[in-house]
Amino acid sequence: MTDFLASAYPWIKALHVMAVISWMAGLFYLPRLFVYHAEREHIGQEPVQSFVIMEEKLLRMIMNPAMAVSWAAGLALVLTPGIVDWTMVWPWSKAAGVLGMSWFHMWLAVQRKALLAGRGLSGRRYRMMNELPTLLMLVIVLSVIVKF
Ligand code: HEM
Repeated sequence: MTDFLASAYPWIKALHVMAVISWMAGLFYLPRLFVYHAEREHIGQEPVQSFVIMEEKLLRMIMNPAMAVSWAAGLALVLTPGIVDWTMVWPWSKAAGVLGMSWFHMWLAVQRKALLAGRGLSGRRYRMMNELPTLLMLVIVLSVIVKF
């Protein structure tokens, strides 16, 4: 198994980066949709239904599978011999960033349902939360590239 992981390393890493790009695209875009959705809802404009469909498709068809593949390929990289040195700081800061990113994904899923039920937050709150994935991305990418 470890032999297979070692020989497949560049392919698994390529899959990981592709999945992460798709996941991040959704993590950046879905809260923007929530901002516009929440602001339209307050003025009672009609096109809210299109937001509902876009939000559901983005979460179910892109973000959920992309998160699953990011995790599966990421864990395969963790198990690859010689890749992660747990005595260093970077694997821990990366893990913290990734757990934060996964929490944010779950929070977005809960907010999608809240908006659907008319219990969503204000556009301003969604705008503020939109900064979180940017900060987490900074921590994750610096961890995995600089490897402090
Ligand atoms: C979902 C859970 C995740 C796990 C378990 C995980 C784990 C890993 C591991 C072990 C590596 C290999 C490091 C190496 O080859 O030296 C890696 C590479 C990488 N990860 Fe993740 N990762 C996860 C999520 C993410 C996320 C969310 C991002 C981006 C925001 C990300 C960005 C990257 C990048 C850019 C690389 C390639 C770095 C290089 O060139 O070596 N990962 N990941």
